[in-house]
Amino acid sequence: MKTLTFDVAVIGAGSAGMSAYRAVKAHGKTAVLIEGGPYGTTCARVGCMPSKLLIAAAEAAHAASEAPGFGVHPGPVRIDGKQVMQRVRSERDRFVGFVVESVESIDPAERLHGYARFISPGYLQVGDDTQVMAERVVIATGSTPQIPPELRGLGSRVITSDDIFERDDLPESVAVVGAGVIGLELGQALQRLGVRVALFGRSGRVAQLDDAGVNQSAIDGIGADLDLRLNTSVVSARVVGEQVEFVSRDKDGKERTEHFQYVLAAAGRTPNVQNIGLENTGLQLNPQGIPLFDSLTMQCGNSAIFIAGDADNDRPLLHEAADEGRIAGDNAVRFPEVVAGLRRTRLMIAFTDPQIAVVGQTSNDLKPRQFEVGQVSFANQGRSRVMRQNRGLLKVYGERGTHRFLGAEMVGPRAEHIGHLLAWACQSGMTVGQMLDMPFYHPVVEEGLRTALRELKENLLKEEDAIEHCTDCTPGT
Ligand SMILES: Cc1cc2nc3c(=O)[nH]c(=O)nc-3n(C[C@H](O)[C@H](O)[C@H](O)COP(=O)(O)OP(=O)(O)OC[C@H]3O[C@@H](n4cnc5c(N)ncnc54)[C@H](O)[C@@H]3O)c2cc1C
Ligand SMILES: NC(=O)c1ccc[n+]([C@@H]2O[C@H](COP(=O)([O-])OP(=O)(O)OC[C@H]3O[C@@H](n4cnc5c(N)ncnc54)[C@H](O)[C@@H]3O)[C@@H](O)[C@H]2O)c1
Repeated sequence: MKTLTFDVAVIGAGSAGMSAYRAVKAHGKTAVLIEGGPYGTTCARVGCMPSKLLIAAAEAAHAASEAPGFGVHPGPVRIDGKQVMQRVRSERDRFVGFVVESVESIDPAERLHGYARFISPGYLQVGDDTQVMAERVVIATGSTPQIPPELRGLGSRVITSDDIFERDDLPESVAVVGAGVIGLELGQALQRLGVRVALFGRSGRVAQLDDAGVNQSAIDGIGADLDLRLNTSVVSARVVGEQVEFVSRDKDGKERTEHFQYVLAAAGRTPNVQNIGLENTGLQLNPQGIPLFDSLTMQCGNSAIFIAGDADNDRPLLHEAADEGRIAGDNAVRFPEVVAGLRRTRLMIAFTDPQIAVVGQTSNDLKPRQFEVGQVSFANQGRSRVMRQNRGLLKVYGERGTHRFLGAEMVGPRAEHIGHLLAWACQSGMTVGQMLDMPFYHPVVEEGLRTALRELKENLLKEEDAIEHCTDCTPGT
């Protein structure tokens, strides 16, 4: 057994871990980056990038099928599944290659291959033959797709985002279980590429949207060409010959038996904190087994252990993993003098059609008397109609009294861009009035945003008149 000593040990060479490692090195300290699985990160290998490549192919197919609506007739669309998957993999490999290059540029003396687990707070076992002593440790172990118990007997007939991109060809049919972002993005893309898809969500919510109206608009928009079965549970699933016999039950209790080639489990991800010896750290854990941590410093309790990325299950997104990793690495060096790092305005985008964006605080985060709402439907929005993308709803939230812009939920065209605009306004602390003072070109989808902001401003002003004589909720409180 060899024992190696470093200032900081980082467990996991994903986006959070690499960012933590670089932050430690920027302070001139020694660090070790420990990886148990393949290099390349979840985002590049099996997450953000291959999923967006599959979606890009689906968008091309959909554009061709939509063209007749403009009087443009491209002829019958033929989808070559093997070619689609080949491009997904080769472009994916290119992205992964850049990440692997970056890992390989790290001094081999500071890279270890093997799974790490805590023996005690500053002491790790890596694989069978190495121990690492590091007073400060960053946990950046990511997460793993969850397979619901009712699907576990399906063997190779149940697939996840970890293996779908490795396929040579598109499947013939898939039952997607889970109406979160992964289920919606992959389910819609597969459907548009000619796969027979039915998507099962056990609740009536999609993509974790809070607002009932925006949620319904997402269901209507995405459900326009995707077979969405919400409020429907999986009763049983078993392999029969080359197919999965899939039994579901809808909200009225009606059972339905269907056959699919595969079941895609898109039922959430579990943080990789179960097998890393947290019981030997003395850290306090939450009911999911994740150490209690401060989301501004990433410090677990008062210890010299920090956590970042999907492992902490706070905001499991790429840019958040990178930010959290940087803060964790920086504070691991500064320990015990940790400082709050920059946490940006919340921004989530789903690359569905129509797209979904969630910015800042939403109705569930806010107290009822704290905010006003403005909204716009994209059904008759000029530019959206020009593009035949006139679907969706935007709700914007502003603070009573201060008129500060607080957040938004949107489903509709160009949400990936409007979401950024709104997140930047929110993080800058802009008021609704200041946002309306900004330029709006014509004709653009952002004119729809202006309509929603104007309504929000009116409501904020109306509310001010109404509360003139109210002593316990004066403006500014
Ligand atoms: C299909 C899909 C699509 C996505 N799309 C988007 C998107 O469009 N935009 C977006 O922002 N986010 C997206 N995400 C989320 C994003 O990919 C993740 O939030 C991000 O990759 C998390 O990074 P991480 O560093 O925490 O984890 P990872 O990149 O998974 O890194 C963790 C690493 O730790 C290693 N590890 C685990 N345990 C140990 C151990 N004991 N010892 C040593 N090493 C260990 C693992 O092997 C892994 O390499 C998507 C995710 C999926 C699955
Ligand atoms: N565009 C993006 O940014 C993007 C894309 C993909 C993934 N991601 C990240 O990956 C994370 C994981 O995505 P996800 O979609 O797997 O998780 P999720 O938690 O967002 O959604 C999982 C869904 O599955 C449902 N579910 C759970 N168990 C079920 C069961 N037994 N039967 C039926 N439904 C069940 C849940 O109710 C939930 O609606 C997301 O939270 C997101 O942060 C982001």
